[in-house]
Amino acid sequence: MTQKAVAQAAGAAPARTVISAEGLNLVYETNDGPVQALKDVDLEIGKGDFVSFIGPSGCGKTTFLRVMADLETPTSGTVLVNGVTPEAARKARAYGYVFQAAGLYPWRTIGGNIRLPLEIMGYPKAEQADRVQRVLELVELSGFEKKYPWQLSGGMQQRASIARALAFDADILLMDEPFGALDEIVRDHLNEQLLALWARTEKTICFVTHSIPEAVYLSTKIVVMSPRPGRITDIIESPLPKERPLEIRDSPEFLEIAHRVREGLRAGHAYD
Ligand SMILES: Nc1ncnc2c1ncn2[C@@H]1O[C@H](COP(=O)(O)OP(=O)(O)OP(=O)(O)O)[C@@H](O)[C@H]1O
Repeated sequence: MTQKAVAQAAGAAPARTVISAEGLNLVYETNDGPVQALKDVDLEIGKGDFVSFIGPSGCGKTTFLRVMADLETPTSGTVLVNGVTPEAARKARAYGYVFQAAGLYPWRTIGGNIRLPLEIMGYPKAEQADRVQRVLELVELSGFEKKYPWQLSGGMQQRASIARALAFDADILLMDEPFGALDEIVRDHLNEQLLALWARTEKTICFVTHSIPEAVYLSTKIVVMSPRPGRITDIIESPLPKERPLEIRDSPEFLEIAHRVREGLRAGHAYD
């Protein structure tokens, strides 16, 4: 019985599928020959899921996110985002994308950075201002609109870049290791804030990370990947409640999931 059929048999309402990948392969042609970045990837992501992708460097996490965002074209297989191709989803502004580095323009204020994509899209001035205020509030940066990126800490800059991705109010947020460069205390705080934002907005989030605790703390679903070729080795549905204080990381349930993720990573690791 498939996972979906089990959920239905148990009487649970099936979540609407927001992203689905079937038989996805992506091969990069390089000077050293072909590199299979994704092999036979099948995945379903439901509305409101928080999905983490975890795996060693080179296992295709970023590539998968880029395929969803229509920044890479798969060699074979299908991907649907909101039921349409990634290209159609991109044109419909179905997602916001947060990169590894905050990537804010230093010559623009925080407000100016968040407003930029709205300006390009031709939103009326008043609506631009409204949206900037709203997303600044969501990431707890109200009052920092007129500051320049260099006047903010690394964590605040990353929050500003999340705000920029939220400005379109897309239902899907694609986040490529957004907190990787931050120290652990700041990261903990941002993890808490991101969970609160997710709970408030009910967005579907795809989140790339190298950190097992981060993946387990944040996710409803953890996708474990392994490299050469990049493939999914385990998909873990988290039994943790939606409400998650940081202390949950000491609970037996949390440690059990972390253990399963670690086992999955170990099984897929070549140690070369
Ligand atoms: N544009 C490209 N051209 C050629 N090869 C690429 C390209 N982008 C990625 N690759 C290769 O594809 C594989 C998957 O890369 P990808 O960046 O998706 O992995 P990742 O899991 O996100 O890694 P990391 O954790 O280091 O960010 C790697 O072997 C990488 O070298």
